[in-house]
Amino acid sequence: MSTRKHTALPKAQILVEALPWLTRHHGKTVVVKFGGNAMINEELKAAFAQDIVFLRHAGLKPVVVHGGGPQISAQLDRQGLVSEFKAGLRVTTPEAMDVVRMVLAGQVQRELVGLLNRHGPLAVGLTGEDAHTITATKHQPRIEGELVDIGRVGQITEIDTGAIEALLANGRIPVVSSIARSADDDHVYNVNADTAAAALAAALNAETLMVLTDVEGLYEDWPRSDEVISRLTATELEKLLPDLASGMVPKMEGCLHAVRNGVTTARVIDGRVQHSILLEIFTDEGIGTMVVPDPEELT
Ligand SMILES: Nc1ncnc2c1ncn2[C@@H]1O[C@H](COP(=O)(O)OP(=O)(O)O)[C@@H](O)[C@H]1O
Ligand SMILES: CC(=O)N[C@@H](CCC(=O)OP(=O)(O)O)C(=O)O
Repeated sequence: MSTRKHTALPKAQILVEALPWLTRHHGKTVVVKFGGNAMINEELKAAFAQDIVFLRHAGLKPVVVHGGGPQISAQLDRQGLVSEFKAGLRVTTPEAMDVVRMVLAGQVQRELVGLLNRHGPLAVGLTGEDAHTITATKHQPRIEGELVDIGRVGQITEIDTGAIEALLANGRIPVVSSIARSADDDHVYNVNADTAAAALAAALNAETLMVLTDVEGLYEDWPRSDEVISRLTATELEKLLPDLASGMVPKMEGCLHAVRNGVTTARVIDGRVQHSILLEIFTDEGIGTMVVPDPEELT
């Protein structure tokens, strides 16, 4: 009996330590972006689902936005279609758009919904097309000053949070694929999942945007060093943006957009670490990079 008591004590301590965080985050919306590169094995995906369900049962309102870049590339390859990125975005022909939609909405989203729903009837999948959640126009980035055509890639113009808010009010966990519709409903657009997550976090007035990826956070002098920047303000981040490389650009631009539009913290964390979401939300030991608004934006 005494041994049993003794071994159970640390568990109780862990729960009690989480109490201030449980109080702080109760009722708050957290948008979590799960990237294709962090979905590397079954254990990690299952642990991700456990963390999200835990947040929901702890009284938070998690919204999942997922990527699937590597999965899309693999499918394009299988179908003999070329996979090319310009300005960090996939050049998306109409044929490639069919593949993007099939992989994101038909495979990756279904898998995440399935994993979450092992814990109860919680997750509901949707894409930005549903209930006009994400509307976009054609995005034409500039490369060396020239506008380039990268096909069906969307730039978000409007977010309608109605469907997501109704699901949250109903106790569900929305799982959103980063596909948008055009305002005239004539076609669909491929949107980078980091960008979609950040836009949703801002529109939902989320407390936190959490971006899971396959590195520890934002490295200070990548690829020369792997020193993680643990905390930076919006202005500090803005100064770093021009020097950032490919994959980090939409993540950090997204974090900046989020904290400049009402989100209290935007974090980039290592999705390869099991239960990284719980570590980040319920403990002192923030494990990745945290972006906060400038001090004057808080007043
Ligand atoms: N400053 C930086 N710090 C960390 N990673 C960086 C940085 N600049 C570029 N990267 C690259 O960005 C990648 C993450 O982006 P990406 O491959 O798009 O991931 P995801 O699929 O999770 O969205 C990292 O694996 C790394 O190679
Ligand atoms: C326009 C654009 O590049 N869209 C991305 C959408 C998926 C995504 O962003 O997935 P990750 O988060 O896993 O990178 C793509 O086609 O790969």
